[in-house]
Amino acid sequence: MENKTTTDSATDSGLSLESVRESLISQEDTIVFSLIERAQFPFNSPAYDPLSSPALCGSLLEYIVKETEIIRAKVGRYTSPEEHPFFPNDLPLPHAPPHNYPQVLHPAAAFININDIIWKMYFDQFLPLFTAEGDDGNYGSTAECDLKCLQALSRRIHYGKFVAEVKFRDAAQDYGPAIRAQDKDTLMKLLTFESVEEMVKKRVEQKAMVFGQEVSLDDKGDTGKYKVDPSLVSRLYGEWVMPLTKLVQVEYLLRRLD
Ligand SMILES: C=C(O[C@@H]1C=C(C(=O)O)C=C[C@H]1O)C(=O)O
Repeated sequence: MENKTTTDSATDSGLSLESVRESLISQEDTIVFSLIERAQFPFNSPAYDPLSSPALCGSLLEYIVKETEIIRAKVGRYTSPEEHPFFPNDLPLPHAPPHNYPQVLHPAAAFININDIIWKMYFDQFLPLFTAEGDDGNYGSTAECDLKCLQALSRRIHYGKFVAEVKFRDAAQDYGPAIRAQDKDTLMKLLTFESVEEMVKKRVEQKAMVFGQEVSLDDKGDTGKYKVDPSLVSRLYGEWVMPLTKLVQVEYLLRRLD
């Protein structure tokens, strides 16, 4: 049974694989600049230690993220299908009237949130790689930068829902049997475009070089120094961002015919 979402061609809704890929390219800039901002501070481990104050549960980082998400929930940020909270439980309802976003995705999309995976990836694996060891006491600014990185990564990775919807609409006859069989491996093969992934890795590495290069006023030109190691940005996409984007696509497609 076709689901409640219209199955018109992607172009009828103005959505196409080209347009969603253009959005992903644009989001690369946000991610690279957020990493550059975070890299200005050392790791600053006290920002992640449990706070001593009983009134503030968790770490300073968790406190800033939770309180920020409460305000954002009140103004309706999470009614957008592109935004996902890291602490979704107990968020207040929007005070503002909800914006009528076009219903592009299948309703099941609302139940896909992998921010717990993104959080662990970012803090346990990636953050120690691209920040210098040390403590400069700027814990609040550090946490604010982390939040910007988390939010940009979450938006990019969950954009996989829109990519999956377009791919399904463009080739329902190919995806349908694998969805009905709940065949994750076949879905992963169908939605993977390795040539595109290679271009993404090269482009984000280039952006990290251009956006993050250390500028020197002498005539030596490119200093060869960067605020964030460009090869690390490429690795971030290759090892985490793109695989997690594909995970979101598979999770979405598995529910697409519900
Ligand atoms: C996002 C897409 O799906 C997959 C994931 C990609 C990514 O995360 O950048 C790129 C190509 C595909 O393997 C796409 O086809 O554009």
